[in-house]
Amino acid sequence: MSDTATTTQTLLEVHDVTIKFGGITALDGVSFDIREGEILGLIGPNGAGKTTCFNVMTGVYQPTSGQIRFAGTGLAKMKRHAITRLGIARTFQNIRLFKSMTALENVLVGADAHSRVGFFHALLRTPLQRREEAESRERAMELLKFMGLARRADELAVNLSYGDQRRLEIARAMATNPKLICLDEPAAGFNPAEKVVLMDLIKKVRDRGYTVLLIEHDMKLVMGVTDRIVVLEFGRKIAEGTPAEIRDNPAVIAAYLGVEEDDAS
Ligand SMILES: Nc1ncnc2c1ncn2[C@@H]1O[C@H](COP(=O)(O)OP(=O)(O)OP(=O)(O)O)[C@@H](O)[C@H]1O
Repeated sequence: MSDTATTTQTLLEVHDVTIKFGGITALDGVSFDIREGEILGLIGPNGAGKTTCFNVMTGVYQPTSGQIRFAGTGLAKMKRHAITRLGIARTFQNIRLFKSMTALENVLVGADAHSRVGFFHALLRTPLQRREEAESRERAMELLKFMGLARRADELAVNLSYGDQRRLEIARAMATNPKLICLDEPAAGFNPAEKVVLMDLIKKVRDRGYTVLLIEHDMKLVMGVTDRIVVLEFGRKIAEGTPAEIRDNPAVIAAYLGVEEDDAS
């Protein structure tokens, strides 16, 4: 746990957010902050509202009521692309890559999401644009290297292993140059050894200056990698605190850890 997490500024503020889908209240008056430079875990049983939380933060859904502020800016009615440009990136529970593009091209598309103008000017292929393109490629290659994918740069995404595809998604999210990266179960389907490696990588992502919001089901991993944890159950926040506080919280144990006590130790 880093001391800085308690002293740094709020990057994202979720304030009293409720979202209803017909008769279902997926989020019910949820409030929490994400502080700059921390890794915040978002946990809870299946259907608790974790992915919905990502979706309202990234403009996929508008909250029925409540507000979300990012770096001082309200996100109400803001489109997905605008939110990406503001500095929030995400990965998805189900991998969403451009399968027929190479790993490098997938990362370049991520970078493009941040610079639309650059894309159109690139069509003109002026010397300046060629230089910018070279710089983009260099940065994309650096991100692939960071994620351990440099040797896969020219392979089609569809031909990458499952684990490499998951890592490529994170590289693509980083390419949008975000302040906040939201990872939706990035270790889903990984074996225990792969999970440990990925969690180390997520710490390194934070050490590069990104703030990280992490949905992860494996309690042991969440406890090991996060600074703080927010727990949802049936759309409500039932607890918030350090991993140690969450581990000992009776409501959390009843809702979630009780069934996975072995995993939680
Ligand atoms: N677009 C939608 N339309 C209707 N109901 C939805 C929609 N999106 C989410 N829900 C409902 O909202 C609730 C919260 O779902 P959500 O996917 O956010 O949970 P979760 O905590 O991410 O679950 P899991 O761990 O299984 O991924 C569930 O009851 C779900 O069925």
